[in-house]
This record gives sequence, structure tokens and C-alpha cells, in this order.
Amino acid sequence: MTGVLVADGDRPREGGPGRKEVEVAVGVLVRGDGAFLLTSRPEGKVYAGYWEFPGGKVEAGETVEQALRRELIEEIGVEIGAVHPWRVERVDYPHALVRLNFCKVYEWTGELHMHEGQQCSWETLPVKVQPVLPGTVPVLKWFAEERGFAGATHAG
Ligand SMILES: Nc1nc2c([nH]c(=O)n2[C@H]2C[C@H](O)[C@@H](COP(=O)(O)OP(=O)(O)OP(=O)(O)O)O2)c(=O)[nH]1
Repeated sequence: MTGVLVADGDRPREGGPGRKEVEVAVGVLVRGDGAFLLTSRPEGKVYAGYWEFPGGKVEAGETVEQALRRELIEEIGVEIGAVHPWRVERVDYPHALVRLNFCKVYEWTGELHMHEGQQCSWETLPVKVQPVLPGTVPVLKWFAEERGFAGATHAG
């Protein structure tokens, strides 16, 4: 065991064991009532239709925070306030080895607009939308721990 979550062992991997990690900035928007925002992955991307937290790849020269601010304007049309780094998770997908930098965000301005044809849903535990992206599932567990929630965090 390497401690790396393997999302889909049946598909061929790109690159060898030394392949480069892709940094990803992920925003966990939490409303005053505790609900958190999930969005569906748009058509044309890997895992299209799966639910995740909004965000995307960190570009060259960007910090995680800068990437998160850019991605959330591009994807969901909101300008975020303070960014609170939460946890980092590495996921070994067939398409890429990703390092997910989950950040909590409690303040933002602007109305939600799904600019990439995604869907969005304010959720609490247990999450009603499905399927949830493998790399997103641990976040639901962290929320469950924080909130003293027992039972399945999502369907499937
Ligand atoms: N945004 C986001 N990505 C996640 C989560 N969980 C998870 O495993 N990922 C993975 C899926 C992708 O492999 C990667 C994010 O890359 P992406 O393809 O969505 O990034 P991007 O918006 O920059 O897309 P592009 O440049 O390829 O168009 O991180 C999550 O909760 N949110």
C-alpha cells in the first residue's frame, strides 16, 4: 500500500511511477447554514457528470490561492473572500496524479453562474446528488468528522 487512492484500477495509466503531480486548487464554499456547494463536471472533461467541489488546475506561476480565485470566477462567476487552506489529498487517477488542495471559503460576492454548463447544488450530509467524484468523497468524510455525522455520507 502506498497510501495513494486508486480511483480506477482497470484503465491504463499514463506515464510511469515517477509521473508528475498536477496541483489542483479546490474551493469548499460553505454557507452560513452549513450547506456546501457541489458542482457537476461538464461534458468534455474526464468524469463528466460526476459531482465535485469547484476548482481546477494551478497554472504555471500561480499560487493555489490565485488559481482558486481565477477558477471560481471562470467556472461559477463568484469573487471569493478569504481562502482558508483545509487539507491536501493526493489521488492517483488513470488520467493523472493529482494533488488536491482543498480550501474552505465562507465569503464571496456575485451570483452563482455556471459558466461551463455544469449543475450546482447546495448540499448537507448525506449528499443527495450522485455520482460523487472519487477524489471528492474524502471531503465528505472530513465534514462528517467535523460535524459529528454518523452514517453514509453519500449514495452509491
Ligand atoms: N475541481 C475539482 N477537481 C477534483 C476534485 N476531486 C478530484 O479528484 N478532482 C480532480 C479531477 C481532475 O483530475 C482534477 C481537476 O482538473 P480539471 O480538469 O477539473 O481542471 P481544469 O478546470 O483546470 O480543467 P482543464 O484545464 O482541463 O479544462 O482534479 C474536486 O473536488 N474538485
